[in-house]
Amino acid sequence: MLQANGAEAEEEEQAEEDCPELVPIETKRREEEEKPGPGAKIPVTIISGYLGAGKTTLLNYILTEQHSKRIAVILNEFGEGSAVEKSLAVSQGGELYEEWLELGNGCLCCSVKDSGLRAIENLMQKKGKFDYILLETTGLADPGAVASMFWVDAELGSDIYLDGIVTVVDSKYGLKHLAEEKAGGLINEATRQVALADLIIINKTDLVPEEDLSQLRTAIRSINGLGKILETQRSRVDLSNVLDLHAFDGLSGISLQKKLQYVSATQPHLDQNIITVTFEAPGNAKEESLNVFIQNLLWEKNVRNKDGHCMEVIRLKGLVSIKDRAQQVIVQGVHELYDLEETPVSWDDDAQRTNRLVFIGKNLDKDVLKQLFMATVTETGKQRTTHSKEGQVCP
Ligand SMILES: Nc1nc2c(ncn2[C@@H]2O[C@H](COP(=O)(O)OP(=O)(O)OP(=O)(O)O)[C@@H](O)[C@H]2O)c(=O)[nH]1
Ligand SMILES: [Zn+2]
Repeated sequence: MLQANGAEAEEEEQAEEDCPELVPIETKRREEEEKPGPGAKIPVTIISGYLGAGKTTLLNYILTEQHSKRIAVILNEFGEGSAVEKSLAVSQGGELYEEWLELGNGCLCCSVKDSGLRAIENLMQKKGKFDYILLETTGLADPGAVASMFWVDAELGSDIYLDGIVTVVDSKYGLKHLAEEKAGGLINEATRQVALADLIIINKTDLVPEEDLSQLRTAIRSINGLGKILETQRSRVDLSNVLDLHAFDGLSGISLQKKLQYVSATQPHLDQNIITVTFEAPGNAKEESLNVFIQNLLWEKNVRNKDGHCMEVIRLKGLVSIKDRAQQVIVQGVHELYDLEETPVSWDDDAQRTNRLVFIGKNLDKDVLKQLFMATVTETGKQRTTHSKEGQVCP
């Protein structure tokens, strides 16, 4: 919780007064031309990446590049002291308007959620003055935790939607960060960030020879067989690769269908044992059974690989066929959260319906997953519906 004392409240008021007028005349005209409907949702792109990888450089680049968007930025940086100043800027056509928001100190693991939410709630009070949000997480953040808050907060969910997760990787230190071992065999931060990314930007390519770059590329691909990988200097990237990805909604159904056909299953690398697994399976799933399948993996975490190790899914994506539904359904999962959403794409009447699923995570075994999924779809296998965690949950 953020504790607002008198002084802070005053400062806030002051900041409010000092705040420059955010909507210049040209923008008003533009607003009148293409006013978004009252229910129009604002996309949020999460920019993650290890300390110093080039996240802020990417933000600044996006803000100064030519685009037709009014972008609001939330920086969620580590800082000194108990109250960290974080900036919020609204940019229009390359001009930068800035004001400062005081947020609770971001201990990432525990309070980033609150402070992040608070920042966005504050921002949403200025609704209508921007049409895109970029959120830079701190270098050690798990973007999954940040992504989750857009899903769990229904009120926020009616205003904004998660468009995509972009992870910036440092060419020089990326491999080292990815290989870092954590106590208790936990997945390190850099690997999580790569695993969850819809776009991975390998930045600072000026600092390393091609050979190193190629090693890093291989390591990244071994973790995430789904995300797009780009290489940059100073995070200069074509913005169409960063914005409006629709990586988490039904709109991505069409592109996902194509994309899933080219997803590469990957081999473990760097001992982190995080890989991408993908399979196809024919048939129609009962929605209930599909939920049980997903919940066993993401909630109960009681699905083991052949060596008896529990599977840990970080990211799940897929197109599935649900019984008696004409439309393809997209499955999206991040850590423990998931949802099923109908896409605008219909199944072919005559053709066999094929489910396609992609999992990114630890200790994954394609055969085991596919078997379990098939059992779900055909309902020949035993479904585990108990919620007993004893002796089954992985640490
Ligand atoms: N050589 C080189 N330096 C870069 C490049 N991109 C960014 N930098 C520098 O790397 C440093 C870190 O960049 P930032 O954009 O602040 O990185 P960040 O990920 O936001 O860092 P934190 O927020 O501290 O985690 C800055 O000094 C940048 O100028 C690049 O392509 N090549
Ligand atoms: Zn930064």
